[in-house]
Amino acid sequence: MRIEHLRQRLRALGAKACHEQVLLRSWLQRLPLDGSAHRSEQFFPLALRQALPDLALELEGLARLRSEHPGEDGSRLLIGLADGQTVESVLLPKGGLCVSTQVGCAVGCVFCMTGRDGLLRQLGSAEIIAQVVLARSRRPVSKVVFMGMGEPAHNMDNVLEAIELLGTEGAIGHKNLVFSTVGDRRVFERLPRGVVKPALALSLHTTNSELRRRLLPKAPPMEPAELVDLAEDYARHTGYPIQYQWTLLAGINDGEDELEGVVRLLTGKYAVLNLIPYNRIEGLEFRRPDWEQAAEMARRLHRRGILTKLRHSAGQDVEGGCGQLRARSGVLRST
Ligand SMILES: C[S@@+](CC[C@H](N)C(=O)[O-])C[C@H]1O[C@@H](n2cnc3c(N)ncnc32)[C@H](O)[C@@H]1O
Ligand code: SF4
Repeated sequence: MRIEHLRQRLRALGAKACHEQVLLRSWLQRLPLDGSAHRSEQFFPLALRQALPDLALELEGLARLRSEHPGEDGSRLLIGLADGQTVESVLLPKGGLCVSTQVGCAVGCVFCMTGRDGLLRQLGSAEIIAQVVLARSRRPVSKVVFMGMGEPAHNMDNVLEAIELLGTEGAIGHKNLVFSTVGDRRVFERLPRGVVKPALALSLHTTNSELRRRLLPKAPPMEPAELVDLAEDYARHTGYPIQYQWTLLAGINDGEDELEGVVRLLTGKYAVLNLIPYNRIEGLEFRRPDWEQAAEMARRLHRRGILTKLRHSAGQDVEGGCGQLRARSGVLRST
C-alpha cells in the first residue's frame, strides 16, 4: 500500500486535509486513530468514522512481528507482510531503527545475503512506515536508517514518500533519516528536491572501479570519484556530512592501495567514513578482518585527516547481516 493511495481513500470518505493529517499523525505516533487524542471524537466526518475499525485492522496487518532476535548491539525483528512475505527491521541503540525498503534486492552485492536471490518485490511506502509504527509499539524511535533489505534507489517513489511522512507527521528530525544507497544518478537528482531532505549514506566499499564492479555487480556503472563529487554537492546543499559505508573484507579492500585511494578521494570532503567489518555469511568465502587490524586502518586514515569510525555491524551476534533471518525462516526458498 502507498501513502498516496491511503490519502485518496480517506478523501473518498470525506476527509479534508486536516483530517488526513490528524489520522496519519495518530497512526505514526501510535495514538487512537479516531483523532480523539487531538480533537473531539466527532472531529472526523461520519463516513470516515465508520470506516475506521476496518482501516485500523488493515494498517495493523501491514507489518506484524513474526519473531525477535535480541543481541548486544541491536534487536533484529522478522516482520511478516500482509501477503506472507517477510522483511527485517533492526532496533538499534539510542532510538534508532533500521528498516527494509524491498523484499530482496537486484544489486546483488557479492557479500550481502539480501542480494542473493534478486528482487522479489518492492515495499509500498505504507509498509515502510508500518515498520516504524511496529517498532514504536516496543520503544521510542527517533532515527530511521534505510539500511535494511533492499536498495532504496530502486524504490524511490515509495522511499521518498515514507521519508516525507516520517519527517513531518512522524516527528523525526530530517538528518535522523538516513538514505543508504550504492549510488545512482536518480538519488542525486531527487533528494535535493524533497521537502524533507534525508542524510545520505553512500556504500562505496572501494576506490577501485574494477573491484567495485565485481563486488557490486549490478550497481549503476559510476566511477567512485563521480559518486563522491555528487555526494559532496548534496552534503554542502543539506549541511550534513555524507556517511561513506565501507564493508571491510579481509585481503580485498583493506590494503595500502585502498588507504591511499580513500585519502585521494575524501580529503577535504564533508564526510565520515564508516568501516564495518564484514558479517560472516554461511557459504561465502569472504573473511572478516581482525578487529585490531581494522582499528589500525581507522587510526591511519584519521592521522591522514579522514574522519573515520570503526563500527560493529548491527546484529553481528544475532547471526549476521540483513536477510539471514528471512532466509532461515524458509520463506525465501519457498517463494
Ligand atoms: C543491506 S544494505 C541496504 C542499503 C543499500 N542497499 C546499500 O547497500 O547501501 C546496508 C549496508 O549493509 C552492508 N552489508 C551488506 N551485507 C553485509 C555484510 N555481510 N557484512 C557487513 N555489512 C554488510 C552494505 O554494504 C550496506 O552498506
Ligand atoms: S548491500 Fe544493499 S545494494 Fe547490495 S545487495 Fe545488499 S541490499 Fe542490495
